[in-house]
Amino acid sequence: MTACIVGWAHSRFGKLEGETLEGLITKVAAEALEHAGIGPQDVGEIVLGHFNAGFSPQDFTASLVLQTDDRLRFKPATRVENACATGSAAVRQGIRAVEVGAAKFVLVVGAEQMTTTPGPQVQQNLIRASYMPEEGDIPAGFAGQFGKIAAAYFQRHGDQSDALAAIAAKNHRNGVDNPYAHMRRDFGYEFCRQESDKNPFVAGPLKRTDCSLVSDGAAALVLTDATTALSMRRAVAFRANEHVQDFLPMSKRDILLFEGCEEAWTRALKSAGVTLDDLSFVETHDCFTIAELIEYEAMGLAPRGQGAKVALEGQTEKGGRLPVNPSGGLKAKGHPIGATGVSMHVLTSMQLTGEAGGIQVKDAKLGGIFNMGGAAVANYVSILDRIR
Ligand SMILES: CC(=O)SCCNC(=O)CCNC(=O)[C@H](O)C(C)(C)COP(=O)(O)OP(=O)(O)OC[C@H]1O[C@@H](n2cnc3c(N)ncnc32)[C@H](O)[C@@H]1OP(=O)(O)O
Repeated sequence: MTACIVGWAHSRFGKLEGETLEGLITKVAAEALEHAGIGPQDVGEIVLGHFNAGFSPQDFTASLVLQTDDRLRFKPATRVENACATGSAAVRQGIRAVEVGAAKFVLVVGAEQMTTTPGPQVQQNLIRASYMPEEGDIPAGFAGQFGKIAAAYFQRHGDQSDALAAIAAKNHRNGVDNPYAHMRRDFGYEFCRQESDKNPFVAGPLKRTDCSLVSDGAAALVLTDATTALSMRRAVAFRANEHVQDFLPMSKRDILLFEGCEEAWTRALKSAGVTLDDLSFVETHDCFTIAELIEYEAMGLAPRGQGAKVALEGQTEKGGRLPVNPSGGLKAKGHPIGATGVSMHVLTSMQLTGEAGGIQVKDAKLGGIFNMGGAAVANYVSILDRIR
């Protein structure tokens, strides 16, 4: 049974002063139900993606979704977590509930509140999603981890600073037109390329503009089966949804290959019966610019070691061969961990239904999504197709 997205909601991402985790969750949940044209009583299952790891004193958060409306009381609700791919883990859990016929309508919510946590503690919380015995002491948290990956990539394939700056500049430029984005500033290539007081090195060869943002935010969507979806206002179908989990320690893998990402894309394209060239755009996990560069290679846009060419030739710009991160990506849109994967599915659905406003990719027909937890540990690929 094919699962479909039939409604959604997205909060603004950023430093949301005066907002609470509970407020974010209940707001997007209510808006997604309204967008789908169903009531709380129609929901058969609830899945919440929430990473936490110390960002909120409140754990055990699935029941917070019930506070959206009294009619959600007694509905099955579960929180799922898979590091920075937590949102896609929640989406996949929801798809499963639809596929086995456990629920006609599933409400999937992703949320995180990160900016109330002081800087050094943010890094300590995030690094818990790495292999602690070997990687827990890396300075600068996940930026440190990806800084090591970038340095190793530079050693194997040469200095990639130009390509990383091109990726950062592209995503910041795209983010300007996204009303949900945390940062809507077009920094330009030169600013991203040059070290400066405003753009210092953070870890290894990665500067501040090579890093995703620390954000608050939430997104939600409603899933149902294809038959029901065809009778609703809008329907975006999962042509494919794949999950590939890899070993946690980086030492057990060639970390420059992102093999889990490659495997997830291979499986998804095969199961959808399409090639990369059939996709209109991709939302990919640019937690750091080096990740987007390696993902170009893992998804098959460039041979190994040649991802830079894709960036420098503008192939992934909005009007290019395959637009990547038209939303601005994690780089400009922001990265509230539990919300990110859900947000990617929401924004892709908006693109396919022509509801993406300023970030609309012209004639978008088929959208790809790659959401990643850790350094290519949790790998989720979805291929979405509008059917109504
Ligand atoms: C698999 C995964 O997904 S792992 C990814 C998990 N997420 C992360 O690791 C988050 C990575 N990012 C970060 O940790 C932080 O954004 C950092 C370390 C890069 C920067 O943080 P800080 O140095 O504390 O910056 P601070 O918050 O003080 O802001 C200073 C300025 O830089 C800007 N800024 C902060 N972060 C960024 C960023 N990532 N990109 C661009 N500008 C930024 C701020 O807006 C501010 O600008 P202003 O002076 O004009 O007001």
